[in-house]
Amino acid sequence: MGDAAALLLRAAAPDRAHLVQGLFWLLVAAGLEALGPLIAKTFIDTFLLPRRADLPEIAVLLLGSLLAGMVASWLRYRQLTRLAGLAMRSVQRIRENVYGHVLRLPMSFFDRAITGQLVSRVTNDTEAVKMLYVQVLFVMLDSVIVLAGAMLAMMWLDWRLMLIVATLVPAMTVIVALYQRLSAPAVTRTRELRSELNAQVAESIGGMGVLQASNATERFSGRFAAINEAHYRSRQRELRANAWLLRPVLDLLNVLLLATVIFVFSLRSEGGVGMTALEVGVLYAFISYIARVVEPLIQITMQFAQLQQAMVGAARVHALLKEAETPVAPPRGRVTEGAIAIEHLDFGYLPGRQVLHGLDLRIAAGSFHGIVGHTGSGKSTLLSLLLRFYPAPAGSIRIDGTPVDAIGEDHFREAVGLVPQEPFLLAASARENIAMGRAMTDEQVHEAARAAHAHDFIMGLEHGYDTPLGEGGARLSVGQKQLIAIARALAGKPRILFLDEATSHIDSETEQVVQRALSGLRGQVTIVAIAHRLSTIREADRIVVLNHGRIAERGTHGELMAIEGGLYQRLYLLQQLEEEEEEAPEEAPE
Ligand SMILES: Nc1ncnc2c1ncn2[C@@H]1O[C@H](COP(=O)(O)OP(=O)(O)OP(=O)(O)O)[C@@H](O)[C@H]1O
Repeated sequence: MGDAAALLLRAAAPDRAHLVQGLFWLLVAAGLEALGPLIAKTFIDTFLLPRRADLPEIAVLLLGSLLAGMVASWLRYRQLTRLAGLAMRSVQRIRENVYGHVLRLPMSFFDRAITGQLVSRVTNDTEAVKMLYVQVLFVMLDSVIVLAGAMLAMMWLDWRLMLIVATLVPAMTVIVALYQRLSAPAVTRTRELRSELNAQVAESIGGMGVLQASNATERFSGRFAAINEAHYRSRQRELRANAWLLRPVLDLLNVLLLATVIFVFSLRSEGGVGMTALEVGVLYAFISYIARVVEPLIQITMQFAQLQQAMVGAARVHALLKEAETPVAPPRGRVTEGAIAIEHLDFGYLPGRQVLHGLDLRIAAGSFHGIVGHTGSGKSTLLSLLLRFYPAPAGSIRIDGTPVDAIGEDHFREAVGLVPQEPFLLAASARENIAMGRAMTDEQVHEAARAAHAHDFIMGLEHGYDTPLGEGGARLSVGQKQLIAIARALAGKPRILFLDEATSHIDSETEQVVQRALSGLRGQVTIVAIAHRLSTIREADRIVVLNHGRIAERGTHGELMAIEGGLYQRLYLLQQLEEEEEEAPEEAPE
């Protein structure tokens, strides 16, 4: 609750002055509205019962009542729409904050995060916060103000009777507390289940090919239906608490209260003092005020159901916002040449489970280094550290003499390019996919595409660089996607280019294109390529062989092949054998 309130207050802070103004005018409106029954009471007591027909005075009274009502309605309408506008602006800020925050979270967060659930937080949960603002808080606020106005007017008329009516407030508090206790677990569970639904949809769409190929669609439908059913049941539980507790109980209280007030009046008249003219007016005013008190109370309690949901949503958003962002390095050093020095690098993702053990490696500026090794030997981990996706121990990685964590973020990302294993393409044109939002001329985009040997095939597409590539680049072959990813990395004119198994999914012909592209960059850009396919890095200046997180061998292809029984030699021969088998399956013995 406190967290959610803090989140809302922070988001509303820039509009504080407007909010205070809005509240002031709402108070004025409530005051004017509270005048209605008072005017009616004056009319009954002064003119109706004594049968005084003072027309000008009556006209003034009626006109005053009409005017007060109209001004109050106008003020309320104006202020509520204005406050709703401010509320939506606050939610807009929250959503932008959450998205921006997610973009700055360290990669270790995404090891744990589930995409669909995360999307649910950025969209559904912030939507719930909007509900909190727009519907709940303002309806509640308005109701509280109207309630306070009516209470004050009643106190002025007859404070003892007012106290009877005021018993409604603690009664309502008890009901709401009971409701909260009963429904809170269901509300939290509903939101969790909703985010699970999102997660499953996102996951299934992402892996549709595998899902259909492994004939898992039925099973997935079944799983989805089970979560959906649980969601329905959880919602039912919420609604039941709502249906039983809120409105009916309050309606009952309303009737009881009216009966009590009328009973007290009858007691007074039976007590010898006949019901005076004054009391009839007061009775009328009280009956109107009771209706005015009950309605906001009903509104407030009804809103509690929504409030509950919104608070849970806000707490989830708040928890996400509390995740620590990647620390931003003070921009001290710069990448100038692109020389990398790794010294005594130890690293593990989890305490007590070391993945890299005391690596020492110098990569000269402009050189081409290949990194190979068995699955799980730590290649991707090394790359993640070089890319600052995870923090390396202080001083263990330096670029051009500067510790890697001391280089300013923007400069670092400009100077370092990455071609990932799975090319990530946007549902946009080839040009947009290469430029990635950077301000680039056509010539710069073409130049990068030429360097990546992607220009020719892009020109062959229907609309050249303007051809939409479909979601995830669905209209391209894997090799073509990879060439676009290389062009994108080169377009930033990096000093260092990292390739993470960029050739493992492409055919030999495209691989040769990639090899030519890499050769063309020799001497200009430092290249570090993890390669499963050894032919990609055959021409590298140096190949580093990792084994269980340690450097086992290093040297050129020729040098490593010369180590009899060496790890590289064995990997290479094994791969050659596999390739030969793949090329000649028909020669298999019958
Ligand atoms: N995000 C992570 N959290 C925890 N442990 C991890 C994480 N990523 C990798 N590991 C562990 O670190 C070790 C090295 O993994 P890494 O991915 O670096 O190997 P790799 O040589 O790149 O393997 P591959 O060729 O299969 O990609 C493995 O034991 C792996 O289980």
